[in-house]
Amino acid sequence: MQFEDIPGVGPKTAAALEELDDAERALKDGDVAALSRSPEISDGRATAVARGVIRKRHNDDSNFLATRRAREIYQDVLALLRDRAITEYATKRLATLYPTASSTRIEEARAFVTAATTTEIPIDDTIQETLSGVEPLTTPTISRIRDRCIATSDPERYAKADDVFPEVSVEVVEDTRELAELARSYSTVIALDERFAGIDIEGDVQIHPDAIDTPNKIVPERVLQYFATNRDRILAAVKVHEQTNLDPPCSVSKLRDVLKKVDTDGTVVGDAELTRLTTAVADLDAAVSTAESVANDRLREAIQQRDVTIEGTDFLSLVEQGARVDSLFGRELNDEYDSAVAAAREHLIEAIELRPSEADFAERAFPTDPTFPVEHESSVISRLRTELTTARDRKAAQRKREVADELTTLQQPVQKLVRAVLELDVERAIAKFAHDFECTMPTFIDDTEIPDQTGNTNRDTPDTAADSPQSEINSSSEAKHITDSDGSLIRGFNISGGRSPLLDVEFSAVEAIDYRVSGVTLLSGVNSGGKTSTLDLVALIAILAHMGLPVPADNVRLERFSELHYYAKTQGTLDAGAFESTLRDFRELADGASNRLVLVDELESITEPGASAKIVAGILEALEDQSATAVFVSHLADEIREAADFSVAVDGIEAVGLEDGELIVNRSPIKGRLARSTPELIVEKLADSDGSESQFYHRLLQKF
Ligand SMILES: Nc1ncnc2c1ncn2[C@@H]1O[C@H](COP(=O)(O)OP(=O)(O)OP(=O)(O)O)[C@@H](O)[C@H]1O
Repeated sequence: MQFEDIPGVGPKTAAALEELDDAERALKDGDVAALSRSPEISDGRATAVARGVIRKRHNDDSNFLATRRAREIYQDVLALLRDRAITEYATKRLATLYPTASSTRIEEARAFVTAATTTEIPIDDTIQETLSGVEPLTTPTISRIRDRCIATSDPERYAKADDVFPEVSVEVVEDTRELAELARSYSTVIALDERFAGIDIEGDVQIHPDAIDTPNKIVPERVLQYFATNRDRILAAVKVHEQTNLDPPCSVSKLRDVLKKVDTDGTVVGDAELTRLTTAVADLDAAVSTAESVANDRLREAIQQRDVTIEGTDFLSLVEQGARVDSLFGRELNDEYDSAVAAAREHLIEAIELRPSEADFAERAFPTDPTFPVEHESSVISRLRTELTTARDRKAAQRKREVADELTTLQQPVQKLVRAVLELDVERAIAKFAHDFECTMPTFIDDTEIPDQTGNTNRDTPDTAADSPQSEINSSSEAKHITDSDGSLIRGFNISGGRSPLLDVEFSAVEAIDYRVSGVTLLSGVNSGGKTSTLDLVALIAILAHMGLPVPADNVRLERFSELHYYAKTQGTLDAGAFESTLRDFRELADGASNRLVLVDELESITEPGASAKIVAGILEALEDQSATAVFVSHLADEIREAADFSVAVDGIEAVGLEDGELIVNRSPIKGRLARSTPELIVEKLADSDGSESQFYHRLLQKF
């Protein structure tokens, strides 16, 4: 893959990707965690790169989130999803889901999401703890290996080997003599050239022409260390597989058995012979010293129990010729000496479990000629130590290779196994989101159903807007976009039972909203009735739907929008400069992409009411001309309609009454209804009272 072909990837990021071990795989899988392992690539950058790959795959150059408020809602969506992820991997990976206008990308994401929400993934706490122990597998750095070197006479092979084996010394040798020299300095020399095969050199020289392709055979420490370092995460992933009935890519019991053979530091354990040799080397000095004590204790006891009669001649030779007492001791206690030394040898053999082939060292470990105290033959013990150490190292190397071979065959399946669990966490987060907010999959209006700017569709469906049963449809703007005989819209959105998880109340207390908009609409309503919350809900649903995700509603049907423009309410009147730049923003709306969704909250607050009504009317006209879907929240609906050159639809969030000074609100906007304001409701309530002053309130009511 040419990394620089990915949208948004420049030479610097491309170079950083080149350095990664499995960049292609990570890019393909959207594995942000693996991409951000490069010190040059931040989490945010990695997410952008992963999205770039998806965009490239779908030829997607859309810019769905066109305004700051739209991007904020998207961040809120991501936060809701991420809150439901357990692993850091899933947290990062979820950010690769983005809203888009590309139908193929939406379909791809929907297929993934459908699989996630229909598979039986436990979303309760049962696998939460185990999942938290799963992380992407890491490749540990191996410290320098000094007992081996790699040799070749070919400079090209040298360069390759030097690259593949950073932890081993790689040497160029001209001839057999230089190879022999290396064999004297290293325990093992791995020669890469066939030409050295069959040459008689002292030492361990192995010919491996394919060493570069089988690095784990030359440096088994790599795979051993890999499994040692990743053991806990692998075992946690295995447990998740078992708890969720995932199909593991390798035998789980075999994996567990092999893992038992590697210690946490990468050493091979669990081999009886290797354990014997390792213990024998470690305990040799102690065993020899105890064996000496065994012999000396016996002899001392024998001497103490013995009455020795010295004959005159012996005594004379001791006195006259300076003969040593040893000779006398040897003659007198020969048998006792033999049995004491035999006990010492036996102790040595037993203590360090010497094999019959090694027992000869024990035989020679103590002098055969009687002497007291008995002392071991240090040269023999030293040779025994060398022998045991060599055998131990050879056995360790052999076991390393054997276990490494077993682990090498498991390396790829284990990577798959762990990745499957990490992906499961991504799916689980989505499934949990869908469950927690009682989501359903939205339906997109088929592209062929969407009319062109004159209102004609590609379908052969009669325009029934005129006699639509939806009596509340009061505007030409909306009617133009509705052609289905059942009154269902073919532009815009239709939300039934939508509940926003972004509200400042518990989700269980959120009142469901039905709202349908096609064309350009004003949304009026009482103070705190939920107008802003409704816009937030529409934006949230549009974003989720265009991410391919389920939405928090009973039923949603919507157009595949090209962009979402959501403008939040401005805080107070703008100064001239800010006002001018806001107008420029809205001018861009006048000739942007078609079929956009535009949501605007109380634009009138940017300037004085009279002027803003005219400005809003002008913007609505431009949007109407483009067949955009737009909802403008406003308290100036009447003034705006008056200023507009077409019949603008008005919806209203109404208060159904006042209770203890609190408004009772019907949160679902009513189509074709200009909602009464809060003051109007209060005046109406006062006018209804029986008192004499009600006349005054009646007069006031006339003014509304
Ligand atoms: N669907 C709902 N279910 C439950 N509570 C809601 C719902 N919609 C809004 N609310 C509550 O009403 C409060 C006010 O909502 P919101 O700010 O959207 O009203 P508004 O009409 O935009 O107000 P204003 O006229 O001040 O702009 C919210 O903070 C929330 O507590």
